[in-house]
Parts: sequence; structure tokens; C-alpha cells
Amino acid sequence: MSASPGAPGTVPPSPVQVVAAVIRDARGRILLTRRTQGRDLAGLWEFPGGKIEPGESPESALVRELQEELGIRAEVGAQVACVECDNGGKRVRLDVREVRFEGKPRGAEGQALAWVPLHKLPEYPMPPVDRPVVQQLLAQAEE
Ligand SMILES: Nc1nc2c([nH]c(=O)n2[C@@H]2O[C@H](COP(=O)(O)OP(=O)(O)OP(=O)(O)O)[C@@H](O)[C@H]2O)c(=O)[nH]1
Repeated sequence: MSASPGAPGTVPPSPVQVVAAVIRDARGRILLTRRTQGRDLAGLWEFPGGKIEPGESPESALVRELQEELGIRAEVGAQVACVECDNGGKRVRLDVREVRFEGKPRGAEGQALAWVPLHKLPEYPMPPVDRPVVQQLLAQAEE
């Protein structure tokens, strides 16, 4: 017996696999980047990162993305959250990792950066899939 959801005979589209970073400065603030115009979800803030290419591990994808986007050398640590949801019309699976870094982050692709105190994260408009991640970070801080 099939337990798969959806209409008979349809295969749900596989989600876009995305990996992103929680990057903290010495004061504990978290780095967000703003999606530039001309892309989906333009103007929203997000955790730096991007799509995992075929054959890449999440760790190597994140190291590559952070070098490209921010010009930093990243060391990928523990998973903060892994969330899958419909994200403005596209199914996305977002794997979020703690990251330590060397270098000074800069918006290498013209994107704005913001160092945000943890309690102010909910004030930043972010894609739907990021909301549970923010809740998870806030809950962890209270433990
Ligand atoms: N890096 C990152 N991406 C996120 C977050 N939340 C979220 O929905 N996304 C989505 O995950 C995808 C990340 O892809 P990307 O940044 O590599 O790609 P992109 O939009 O430039 O697309 P493209 O490579 O097809 O041009 C986008 O669709 C983006 O909207 C997040 O917190 N961080």
C-alpha cells in the first residue's frame, strides 16, 4: 500500500537543497545578507549560503558559497536546524550550520550585510523557511 501524499500517480518535486551559515562576531551578533534585486525573494534577508551543487557535500558547498559571497575562509561546524517547506512557490530544504571563519566578510556580490543581535533577528524580513531557524536560535539561547 502506498502512503505517499498528493494526487495518485504524481511524484512530489524534490526540494532545492540549500545550505546556510550562522556566523557570529565577537559580540555574538549574527551575520545576515540581503538578497539583491533580480533574484527570487529579492530584498529579503537570509543566512549566507546557497544551493548544493550535484556531487557536493553540504560542508564543501558552504565553504565554496562563503568564499564566493563573502570572501571568507569557513570552517563548518554543528547543525543548527534543518527545515523543509514551501518557500514562496518553491520547495526548499535548508540545512543551517554553525560556522567559524577567518577574514573580513564583505558583500562580494554587491549584497548588503548586517550584523544582527540575536533578539533582533525576528525584525528582519526573511524567507518563510528561515522563520523556524530563527525560533530555534532564540530557543537555544535560552537553554
Ligand atoms: N543562502 C540562503 N538561501 C536561502 C535562505 N532561505 C531561503 O529561502 N533561501 C533560498 O535558497 C536558495 C538559495 O539559492 P542561491 O542563493 O544559491 O541561488 P540564487 O537565488 O542566486 O539562484 P541561482 O543560483 O539559480 O541564480 C534561494 O532560492 C533562496 O531564496 C537562507 O537563509 N540562506
